[in-house]
Amino acid sequence: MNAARHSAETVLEASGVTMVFGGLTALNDVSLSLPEGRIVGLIGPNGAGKTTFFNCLTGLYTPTRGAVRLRGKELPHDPAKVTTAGIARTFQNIRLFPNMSVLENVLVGRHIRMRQGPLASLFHGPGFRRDERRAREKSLELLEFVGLRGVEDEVARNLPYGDQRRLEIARALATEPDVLLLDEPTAGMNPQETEDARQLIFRIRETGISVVVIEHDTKFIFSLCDTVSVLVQGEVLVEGSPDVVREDPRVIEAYLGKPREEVEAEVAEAAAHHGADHQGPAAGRRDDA
Ligand SMILES: Nc1ncnc2c1ncn2[C@@H]1O[C@H](COP(=O)(O)OP(=O)(O)OP(=O)(O)O)[C@@H](O)[C@H]1O
Repeated sequence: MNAARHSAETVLEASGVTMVFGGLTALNDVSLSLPEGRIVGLIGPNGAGKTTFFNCLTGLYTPTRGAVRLRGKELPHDPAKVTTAGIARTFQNIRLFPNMSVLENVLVGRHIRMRQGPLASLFHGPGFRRDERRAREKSLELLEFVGLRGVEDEVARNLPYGDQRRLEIARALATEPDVLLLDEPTAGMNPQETEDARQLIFRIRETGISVVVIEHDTKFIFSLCDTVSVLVQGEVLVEGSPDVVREDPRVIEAYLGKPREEVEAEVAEAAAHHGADHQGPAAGRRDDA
């Protein structure tokens, strides 16, 4: 993994990313800047364009307009080359090799950093064996790091759901990224697993890796991220520190589909009714008694 570096430098920069599918503009002029060693959150309602944005960052989609740069260098529209350049990701729907062992899943990620070419592996020369041994050691270290040491020989599909998510992170880390993109890393997790995931992401940042996280769980995002961008209908609505974003009335409106004042009035009204309801049945029961 990378040593921690100066935190002010921008490591990943997306500028003016627009993605049009047929008649649908999924992203419109979206820009995002990820400073080195920071965690940036990307939130927004369903269909806002979050995963499409990740797909543009990782070369899976070629944006209709705009560019993505890693340390100032424009990234190719080729997922394998983007991974080699230093961006790793996990997916909303876990994409492990279910019938391979836990260790083998991590080794797959490690493969892109192995120096020996296919001929060496054919002849299993000393260079190949040395590389294999290092890859195995490194993968076991990563399993230790994510808290999965001891289950390396299990078949991946037999792991509990939360552990499968951690394994996906270990595989992504095996590619030695500068930037890690996590698409809903806590989906389906219980509160303890969610807290463990939060701590794991903090530890990943401590190693110098910069992180972008998509999540629906805003409580998780606000307690994790250095800055948060809110995407609504393919556009960045608000960006800033968690405190600023959390309090922005436009964010509340975007999430609940109504102005903040209306939401507050409804909450007050519901509370008043709740009080009245409490009195009603209780009085009724007294009458019945
Ligand atoms: N390959 C595609 N072809 C056509 N439309 C697409 C494609 N991928 C995404 N879209 C559309 O783009 C819009 C944004 O979808 P996207 O999955 O990026 O949203 P999201 O914010 O990740 O949503 P969710 O939170 O539900 O995962 C949606 O209207 C979706 O239907």
